[in-house]
Amino acid sequence: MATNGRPAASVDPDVALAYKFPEVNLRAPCRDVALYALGVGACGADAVDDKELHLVHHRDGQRHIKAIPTFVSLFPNKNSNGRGIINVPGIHFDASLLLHGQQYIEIYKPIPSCASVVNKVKVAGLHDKGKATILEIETTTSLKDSGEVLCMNRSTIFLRGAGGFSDSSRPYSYTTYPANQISRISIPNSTPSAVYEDQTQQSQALLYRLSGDYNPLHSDPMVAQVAGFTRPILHGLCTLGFAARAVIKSFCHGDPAAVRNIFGRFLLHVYPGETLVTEMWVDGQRVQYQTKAKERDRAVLSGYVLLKHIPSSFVVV
Ligand SMILES: CCC/C=C/C(=O)SCCNC(=O)CCNC(=O)[C@H](O)C(C)(C)COP(=O)([O-])OP(=O)([O-])OC[C@H]1O[C@@H](n2cnc3c(N)ncnc32)[C@H](O)[C@@H]1OP(=O)([O-])[O-]
Repeated sequence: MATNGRPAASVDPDVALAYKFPEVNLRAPCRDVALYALGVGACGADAVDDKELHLVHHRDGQRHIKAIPTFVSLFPNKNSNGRGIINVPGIHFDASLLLHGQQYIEIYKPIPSCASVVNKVKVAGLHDKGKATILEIETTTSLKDSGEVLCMNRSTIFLRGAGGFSDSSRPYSYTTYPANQISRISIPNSTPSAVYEDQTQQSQALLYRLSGDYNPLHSDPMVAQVAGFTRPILHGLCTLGFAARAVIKSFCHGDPAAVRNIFGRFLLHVYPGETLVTEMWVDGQRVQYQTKAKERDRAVLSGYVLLKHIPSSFVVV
């Protein structure tokens, strides 16, 4: 049944948690790696940027384009055989109200620029927040030939209007991972170790969607309005890619292989064309960051990137 013209939402946790996702095979050709890099702004300000050209172009002697680590965040797009990451029996919601809440990525092996991979998928979390349901989907991706585990993505989906399925005095909450694995980010009051500013293009979401997320929220003005926005908004994972690039340029001399884990919480939508300012603070091996939409002076994303090592010039002794 529909309410106010919107599809009715319902959540049955037992059905959702019992669901066994099919394994998904996918191929990621080299072209996808370069297209993704352009979609998250690589070389957007300088077509010969020496810290980024290797992300989109085979230089002399370089056999492969190097993948930005957040490239692996595309792998879950193919879950449910292309019917979307959030296609889970027992969870019915108004798709126009869905927002991406968080993304957590662990990278275990160097990311090949061309690969055949296999996704194993499970529900890693389900929470009743009253006004919303939060669904966490974990996708573990292995190389098809060797079976080696390459990476894990945990995607947190915020389903507005789909909460209230449990007793409000004891709201339902389920997770399969340790509570301390994703820590809340408290942004330091101190001066950032580095600040990186980047201009998104008006066409940024139209370019990014070619990497495989065709949700019309990011391209269709009518769909965006129904969802409560004045115009199409940027994919959360596109903003995360901009933040990851800021860290890699500022702390890794442009080497994307230096990244182990990435976490981001999407705090506010971004409109294509806005300027993203990423402030970064070194905390041990972690770089904490906060990205702001400069024109609105609002934080849109915060999180951290765990690096293999921090350049000595940034180590506090
Ligand atoms: C996946 C493929 C589709 C992709 C689509 C996109 O890219 S869309 C574009 C990209 N995405 C966007 O543009 C989304 C940008 N973000 C937003 O618009 C808002 O942050 C919001 C609507 C997600 C939540 O705002 P609000 O005012 O309604 O929330 P509140 O402060 O009242 O908290 C209620 C509860 O929820 C918790 N919680 C809160 N936030 C998050 C979160 N992000 N994440 C997880 N959890 C979150 C919070 O801790 C609290 O729980 P507690 O502590 O009580 O147990």
